[in-house]
Amino acid sequence: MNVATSQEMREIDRRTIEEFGVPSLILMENAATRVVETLAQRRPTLRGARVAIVCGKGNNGGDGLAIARHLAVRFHARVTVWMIAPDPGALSPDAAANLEMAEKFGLTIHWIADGVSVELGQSLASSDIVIDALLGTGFRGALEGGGASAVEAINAAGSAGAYVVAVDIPSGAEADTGNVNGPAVRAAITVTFALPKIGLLLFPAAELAGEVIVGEIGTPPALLEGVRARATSAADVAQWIPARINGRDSNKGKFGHVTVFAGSAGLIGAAALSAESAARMGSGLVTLAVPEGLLTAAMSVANPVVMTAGLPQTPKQTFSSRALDDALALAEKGTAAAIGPGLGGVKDEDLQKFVREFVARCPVPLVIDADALNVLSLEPDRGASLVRGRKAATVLTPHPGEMGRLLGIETAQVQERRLEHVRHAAETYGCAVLLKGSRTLIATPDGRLTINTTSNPGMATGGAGDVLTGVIATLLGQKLAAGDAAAAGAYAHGLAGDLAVLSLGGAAGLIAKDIVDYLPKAIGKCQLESDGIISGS
Ligand SMILES: NC(=O)C1=CN([C@@H]2O[C@H](COP(=O)(O)OP(=O)(O)OC[C@H]3O[C@@H](n4cnc5c(N)ncnc54)[C@H](O)[C@@H]3O)[C@@H](O)[C@H]2O)[C@H](O)CC1
Ligand SMILES: [K+]
Repeated sequence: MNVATSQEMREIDRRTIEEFGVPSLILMENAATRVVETLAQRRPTLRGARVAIVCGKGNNGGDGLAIARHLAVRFHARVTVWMIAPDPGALSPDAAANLEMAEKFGLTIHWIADGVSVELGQSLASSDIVIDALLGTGFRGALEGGGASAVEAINAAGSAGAYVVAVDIPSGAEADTGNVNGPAVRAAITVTFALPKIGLLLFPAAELAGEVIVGEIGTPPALLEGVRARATSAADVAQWIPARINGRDSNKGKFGHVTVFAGSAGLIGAAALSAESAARMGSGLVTLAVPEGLLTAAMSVANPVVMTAGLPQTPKQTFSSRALDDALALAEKGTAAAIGPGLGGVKDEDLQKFVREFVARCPVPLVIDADALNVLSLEPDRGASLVRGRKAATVLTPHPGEMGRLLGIETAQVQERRLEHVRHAAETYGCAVLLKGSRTLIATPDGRLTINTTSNPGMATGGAGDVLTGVIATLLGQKLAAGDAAAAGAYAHGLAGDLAVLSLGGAAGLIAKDIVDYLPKAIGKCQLESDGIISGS
């Protein structure tokens, strides 16, 4: 599913209006109709209901005024409009046009420029339905003054039982970041137009939006295809994977062969988890390479389907640069590799040398994770040029701390502008970059962005990242493009975690191995959803 930034949406609207001749007032009318239809579906008692509509001075407020008119005309709703604006002169042209219509239809309209209004609070609290048409995609920053008190009144009414509907996006939330920097509306449902705005998929806005409905408003479909961001769907995953693993002439060789370079003393479990997850994700063959002194340990903890190899090690039992030739030869036998989980000892110069050389020369598609990322970020410029120089596809899978080190910034800075930083990293390192989080983001150097909507807080558990590494390596080894492998991998991994939590009946006790075990179910569910046999969650 495509998702839009506010700027892309403005541009799509402009082209709809100028190139396709659809007047902007028609778009607004369609937007209002979609909200009213949704309300009619969700609230069987809409006829005669008490509805308060809070409108701002921009086009979001214009939508609200059009909604007010339709509710009054078609459903005889008892509508009160609250304009949070100084006077009609402050309104956008389309909002002004709708104000004029609303006035001529005899609707009740109150004006509050700023400050707290007792009447507003009372009106909202005694309404069955409250419509938030205060601010839409034009909003940035934090709400203050009259807008902030209006939002507080809407939320108080919502807490008291009113059904709160947000128009396009909950007011106070930023459409491009999902950030909430001050008071923001908590809605039961959000009706957004043409395409979901990126912010609706990102936290905390995603949580405030409630159920998100996308209303078609007459935008030419071709214009909706031109946006840069998307959210992965089950159908995407099903489409990307089965062509490679469900062919009639299936054989082991077709499923790919992943080689995982991982593990150090005390961290052999990370290696075993990555390898097993590659097997569960459908890799035909999996080889786990560990420092040679840990080979026996690896063989005892790894799943028996996993082949193992021991490579020359440093005195601290991490890979030595002497392991390089063997490692490259092993990698070359497979269709994709992964390096990083549990490597340990990032300060060890011999390990650093191994990682740098391996990354530069590994001839097959490669996932770089965890300590391998930390080695690269010891000298970020050198790390970036090593990755950029690679001949085969690459996916980096940093968590926010690792991303900060890769870019030479603080973790908090990463989290404040996740979209921006993941895109920047993809450009800098010239490869697909997956930034982990409650909404994992994937960027590719061509500027495309994917938002992952599966996963749950139970997955914030040791080893979950190692599992993801094995999953993505499998998809790379089945010849998916780097961005698709990362997107499909994040989706399947998150869904496996969701299914595991459902099955366990709670999130707290989820362990990484559960994610591994639910991978087959997750992929199966994607296929069933894609075939229309079951509906999406
Ligand atoms: N295709 C579509 O999606 C359509 C959407 N429509 C609706 O139009 C709005 C966007 O309208 P716009 O006039 O651009 O912006 P807003 O209504 O969100 O108003 C912005 C308003 O707020 C001011 N502002 C910005 N930041 C702040 C702040 N921190 N504090 C206070 N005020 C702020 C800004 O200066 C503007 O005056 C979209 O969401 C849809 O609802 C169309 O109706 C149809 C097509
Ligand atoms: K709104």
